[in-house]
Amino acid sequence: MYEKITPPPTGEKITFQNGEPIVPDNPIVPFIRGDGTGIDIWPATEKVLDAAVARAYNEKRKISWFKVYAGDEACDLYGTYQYLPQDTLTAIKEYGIAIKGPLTTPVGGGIRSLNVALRQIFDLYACVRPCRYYAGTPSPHKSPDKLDVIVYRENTEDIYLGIEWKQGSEIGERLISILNKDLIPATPEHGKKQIPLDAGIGIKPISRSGSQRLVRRALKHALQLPKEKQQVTLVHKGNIMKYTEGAFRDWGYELATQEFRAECVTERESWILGNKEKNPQISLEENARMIDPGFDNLTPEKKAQIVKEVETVINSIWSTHGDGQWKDKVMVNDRIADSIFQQIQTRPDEYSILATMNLNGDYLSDAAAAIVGGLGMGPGANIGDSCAIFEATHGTAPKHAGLDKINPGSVILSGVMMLEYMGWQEAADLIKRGLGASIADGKVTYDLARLMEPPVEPLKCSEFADAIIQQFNC
Ligand SMILES: NC(=O)C1=CN([C@@H]2O[C@H](COP(=O)(O)OP(=O)(O)OC[C@H]3O[C@@H](n4cnc5c(N)ncnc54)[C@H](OP(=O)(O)O)[C@@H]3O)[C@@H](O)[C@H]2O)C=CC1
Ligand SMILES: O=C(O)CCC(=O)C(=O)O
Ligand SMILES: [Mg+2]
Repeated sequence: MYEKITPPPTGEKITFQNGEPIVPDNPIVPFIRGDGTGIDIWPATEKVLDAAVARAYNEKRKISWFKVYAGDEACDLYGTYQYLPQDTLTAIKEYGIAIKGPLTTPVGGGIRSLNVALRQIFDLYACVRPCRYYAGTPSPHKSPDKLDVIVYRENTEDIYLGIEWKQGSEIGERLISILNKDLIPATPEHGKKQIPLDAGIGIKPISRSGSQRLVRRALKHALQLPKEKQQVTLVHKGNIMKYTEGAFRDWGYELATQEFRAECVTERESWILGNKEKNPQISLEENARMIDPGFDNLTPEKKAQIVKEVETVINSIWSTHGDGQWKDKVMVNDRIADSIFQQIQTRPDEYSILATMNLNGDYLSDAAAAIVGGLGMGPGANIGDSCAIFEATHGTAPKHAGLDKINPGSVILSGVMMLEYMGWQEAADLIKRGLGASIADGKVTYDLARLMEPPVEPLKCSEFADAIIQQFNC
């Protein structure tokens, strides 16, 4: 079955039922070490996860690690350009849950991202990246403790589908010519626009099905959170990209108000209901004027449309959501992408789950991780309906590779997410407590040490792992 790898002699497979993993006490879990600093981070992570599981379950549970290959290590074993061997794909498919270190992607030319390929091959459509603050972590931000968000990033489409043509390529030039001569002139809203003949071209597909399955997962997650965090914000640049990013917003609201009608309220609905609660006699038109500040300057058709919206909301959900009942529902709102970057800094405590398309989520998860202490503290999970791969938000950080220096925190915390996904909460909690206590003691790697006041002597990557494990006994 495998060409060059052998599964561990003991252990059982994780299976999936209705999208949920069924985990034996001794599961086999494939891992990819990763390129660059993967060589430092992975051993530290494995040590912490093993120690936590042994301690939490008195040796009754144990992960049997199955080493599989991708990136540079794969080429060393399987040969030139064998960056993602079939063995690795077979193992992840067979065992269902895997964890990985970062993999290199060259800029401009060369191979396309192996990280993105894994997400697409296994249809891991939700990239879940929590950004929360551990007490004592130094941060460039004044009140990092106020940020506690989870980026829910669509993980399979958008420009990451990688359908693009190089400037000057034959097909690229043909496509530009067809667009300029036929398709753009045939679309009145595009007027006389033309694409420069020396442009590269990329395609940005955003589908209704892809958007809605992501938002569905985000809403289900929101329902598990404490009441005050039950909110999903749809992040988009729909003012500019109306039929891709704008459609993502519209499909998100559509899904929320159709599939989660009893459990959710949209921000606009909450304004309409709130206006009527404050003034039970308010007319539909006055209510419409209050939710749309530019109402009086609108065309009669647009005004009628907003009045109709108010009427529909009152008629359809007043009995279930009115009189303040909406305050107990999941709030679904939306924010324009550039604005959310400043909002998570200026009003961090107003946000919870940020549902995004692929590119926005990529940017936003690095930015949010920076607020709570940097990329060394940014874990992540790629989740589908029958497979999950856990990995940090950051990349290979090549300048630090092999120095036993880098912060393993984000891959360790990705391991925590994996344990939680497996239902091994006790082991996950042990690590979170250990990591938090180590940081609070000032026992940290260089990235956090350099920001601490007064400065502290940094631990090595491996020493940080040991410091976390030592806390298990406290
Ligand atoms: N999922 C994946 O596997 C990903 C892979 N990549 C790939 O990684 C490669 C390198 O990307 P690059 O743009 O340099 O981004 P990286 O995220 O790898 O690193 C950028 C900088 O972030 C900081 N950083 C990253 N990881 C850590 C950590 N664990 N602890 C502390 N600080 C950290 C370091 O800053 P400083 O030096 O200031 O301390 C580092 O130099 C590229 O090929 C890229 O495509 C990128 C993202 C995700
Ligand atoms: O695949 C890559 O090289 C980069 C991916 C990335 O930045 C991410 O997933 O956050
Ligand atoms: Mg990224």
